[in-house]
Amino acid sequence: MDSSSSASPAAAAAPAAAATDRYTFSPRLRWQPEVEEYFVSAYGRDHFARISQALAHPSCYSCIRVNTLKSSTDAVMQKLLNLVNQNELCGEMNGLEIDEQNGGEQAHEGSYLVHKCPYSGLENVLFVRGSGPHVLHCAGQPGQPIKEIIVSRKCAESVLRGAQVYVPGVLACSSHVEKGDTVAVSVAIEQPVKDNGWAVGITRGIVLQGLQSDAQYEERKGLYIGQGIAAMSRTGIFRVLHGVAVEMTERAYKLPSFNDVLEGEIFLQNLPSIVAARVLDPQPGERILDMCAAPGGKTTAIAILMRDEGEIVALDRSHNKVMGILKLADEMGLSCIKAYKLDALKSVRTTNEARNLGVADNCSEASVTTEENSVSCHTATGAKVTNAGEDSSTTTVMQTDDPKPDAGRYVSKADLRKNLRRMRNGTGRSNCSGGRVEDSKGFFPSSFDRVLLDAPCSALGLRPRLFVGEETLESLRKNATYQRRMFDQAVKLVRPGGVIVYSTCTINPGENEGLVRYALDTYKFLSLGSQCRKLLKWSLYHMDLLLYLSATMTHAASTAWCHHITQIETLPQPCGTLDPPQCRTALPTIMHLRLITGVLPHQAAAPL
Ligand SMILES: C[S@@+](CC[C@H](N)C(=O)[O-])C[C@H]1O[C@@H](n2cnc3c(N)ncnc32)[C@H](O)[C@@H]1O
Repeated sequence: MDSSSSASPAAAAAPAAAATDRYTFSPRLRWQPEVEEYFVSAYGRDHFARISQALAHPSCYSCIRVNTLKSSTDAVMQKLLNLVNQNELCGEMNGLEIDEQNGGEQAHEGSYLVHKCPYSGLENVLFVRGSGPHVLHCAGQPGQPIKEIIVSRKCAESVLRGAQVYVPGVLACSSHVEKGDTVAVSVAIEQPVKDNGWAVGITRGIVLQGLQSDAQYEERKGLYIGQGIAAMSRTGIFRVLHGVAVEMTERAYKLPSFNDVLEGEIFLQNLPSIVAARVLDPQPGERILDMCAAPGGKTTAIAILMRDEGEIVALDRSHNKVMGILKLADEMGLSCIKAYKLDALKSVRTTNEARNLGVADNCSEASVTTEENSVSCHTATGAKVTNAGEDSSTTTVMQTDDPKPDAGRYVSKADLRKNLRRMRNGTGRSNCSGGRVEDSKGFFPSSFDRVLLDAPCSALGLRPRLFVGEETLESLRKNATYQRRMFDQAVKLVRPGGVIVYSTCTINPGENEGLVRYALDTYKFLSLGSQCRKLLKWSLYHMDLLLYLSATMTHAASTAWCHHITQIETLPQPCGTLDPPQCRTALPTIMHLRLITGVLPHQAAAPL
């Protein structure tokens, strides 16, 4: 495979001659026809075609947020440059193609690869440049078919972002693959099946012959993500539960891997997410609610903006994800974050009990302590989770003060299956299994100065995404309904004069502008607030292709009506329908709705 030729991201859209080759990466997203029509009517056919094309490719930049409480942007930049120069960041950055404008020689010094975000307000952001798509030329031994590995879609999406191929992601492999063999790596994408559904149609472990009779042979054309060296034999790959199966040597996209790099000092985060925290504009000493917080990217960004002074209540409904937030906060040395397990739909407390500080009666504060290379999560019940050493995710040990904690405990088949899955896949960074986190009973109205609602959504703005067929108009509608119910809670929890920021990572107008419409129609005391125009431009620029729309609300009585109002007012009526807006100028991949409240009705005062 020759990686010496590369194309610019823009070139990815062009039907290059190489796209006719089998070993290329030229994916096309397949939408449900009704969903495609809906987006086409929202964005226009050409624009949506470009969006769809871009979604299937990774961004050519990695964006890094520096933990300025632990280090400085300059110091981190220097460390990254050193790592680049020593090839520690990512061996595959070697031979990176640099466009002529910028001069290839700079790449070797790393100065072109790592650069500072040039905009005020985002001084703690660094960009690390990748490259692609690269043309792949795979060749086997003369007279022999190329040895191949097929990976799952999720695995491929990670590989496109710089990861290696791990055992659980491998679906199929050629016969006689031995450790050290060169293998071409392709991805199996769900295909339409008879009953209107989608299926991968590959049984894990099947043998590939390199023939047209192989599983998805035709469909995998144009879905080759690179080539690598098998780190174990075919037998090993399908016998063990975890570990690296293929070390990628050549990739369709070359992006640096930040695995275990400068832990606690940096956080890999998409620019719009960093902007979301900035738009919230948290101040030291304030009380902030992050309603859907895991894995904690925005929570930690907010904490750093507050210089770790004040309180951030971080909620998530998943126990393990809450453990992950605590672990991340500990890693970053942040103590103002209190994380609780709570369904955000029940976050408003309605009883007349003494004012709640967010801690359930039966639990005291959870603490996370780091001892050298180990992280321990303690809870009031005496449960302790210890993750020791590098392989912590698979060697989690749970201890408890109860001498016979599990005596007579029924373990369901579902639990057994879950544990097996965990053993196979590892727990992942945000998954700290075992231990207990605190539940919360919710919070009284007007408890927070600012609320971030980074809502669960259809995530149709996240890249790369190789399959979207599961989304239907019905599922998109359900998301919008769910988000509105959450928003209703957010409105009650923010204090008068406070701020709500709403964000998603989807291109679905029903979940973005539709929510804005709903907010303005339902809560007359809310209004769009001003927001730094520059922030929008920066995000637009760095999303590579996807445009970024941010709506900010301010108090109706304020003079600071912003330019977005007109745009918002062009939304269709009534709100809550999936009808696309007639007048659209931008594609939101993340939408921030910053609302500043007036006097809330539940405070029995007349709305302004
Ligand atoms: C978009 S992610 C949040 C990302 C996070 N804000 C960050 O920047 O790292 C949405 C999160 O909402 C959580 N979630 C979904 N439904 C929820 C609910 N009803 N209550 C609380 N959390 C919920 C999911 O577990 C998921 O972690």
